[in-house]
Amino acid sequence: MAEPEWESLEQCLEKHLPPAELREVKRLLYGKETRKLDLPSGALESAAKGDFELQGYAFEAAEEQLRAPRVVRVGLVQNRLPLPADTPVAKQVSALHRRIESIVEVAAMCGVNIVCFQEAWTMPFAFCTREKLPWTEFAESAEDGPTTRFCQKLAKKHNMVVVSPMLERDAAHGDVLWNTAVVISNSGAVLGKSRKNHIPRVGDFNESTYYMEGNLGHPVFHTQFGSIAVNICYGRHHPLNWLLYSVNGADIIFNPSATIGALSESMWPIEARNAAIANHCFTCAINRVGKEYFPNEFTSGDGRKAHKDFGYFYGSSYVAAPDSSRTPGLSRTRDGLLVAELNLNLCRQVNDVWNFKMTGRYDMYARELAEAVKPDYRPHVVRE
Ligand SMILES: NC(=O)NCCC(=O)O
Repeated sequence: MAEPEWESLEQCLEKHLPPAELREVKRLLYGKETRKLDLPSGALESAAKGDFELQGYAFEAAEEQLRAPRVVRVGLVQNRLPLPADTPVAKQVSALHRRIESIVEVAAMCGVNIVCFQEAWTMPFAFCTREKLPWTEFAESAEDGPTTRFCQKLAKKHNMVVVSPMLERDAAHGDVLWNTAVVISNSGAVLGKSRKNHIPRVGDFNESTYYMEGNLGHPVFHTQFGSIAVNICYGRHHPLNWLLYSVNGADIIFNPSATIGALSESMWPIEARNAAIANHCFTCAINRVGKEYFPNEFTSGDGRKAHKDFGYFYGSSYVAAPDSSRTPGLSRTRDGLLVAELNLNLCRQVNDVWNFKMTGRYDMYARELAEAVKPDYRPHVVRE
């Protein structure tokens, strides 16, 4: 059932499992239990009034003698389109700005230090259509477009780092498009940008019609609240992509996404969680919600009939920690804000126990991969 009838895995487990078994199932599916955050009543009221889900959890770390706890609150925002996809472009962007502004107000009440929105948050996920206008009109300058200026105001007002994944129009390089995340410091300054390194060619995700693979490598942004990186959507299927953000020192890797139930839902709970474990860092997986309908039919090249919708975006945003614990997901059906309190000291603590950075054979992998990508490479296979 890849559609919205089913609210969430968590709700289903709570409903059907006796408490003792539920505890064991959760131990395996979610790791060590995260503490529920006591969020301000004003924030809960505002979320209820604004018709979005608000949940909060904390990951604990052991006390250290020499380092103070490095506690940071992240906010993950998932949302549906407030207006139909065929509404004029400027109206849609403005409605999304207003929606996000109200959710970020609540994030501020909850003490969020770093907020991240979903992939291409200012627009419908129209790449399935392969049409250019009007969808390319949603593209903006990453440095000083209206959405970046809007996020700069939010960042300054709330003393919050803002990660804003959007469709970038790069005027300095021939007006080309990129799938980009802009990182804005809590001072309001644009710290920089990260581009989507892996572009899907699967199902209706026809994004390669619009933009190429990112050319900025794996930047890590040093913020007042920790070192962060952005691995955009389809990059989560690539373990080496996660690894390189971690090699550059990311404590937290955000994964703003747009993906649908029929395609990826069974992979969703595993991939970001595994990346947190493998790289001794926190990961934040964010997905959009709902169904988006487009004016013209499109085909998927799979023999199915032409259709006007992409499928169901199943939300389920969550945060995973290096010790294999994770928060429950937000629902599959509603807009939501997930607040997670992270003690970043946990990253090094788990590193010291499991030693993946020490035992990883990066030099050997680098040598063998350098050979494997050569045109005359012969796979190392031993035969009788
Ligand atoms: N937005 C995007 O890259 N989606 C591709 C499908 C997936 O990665 O689940």
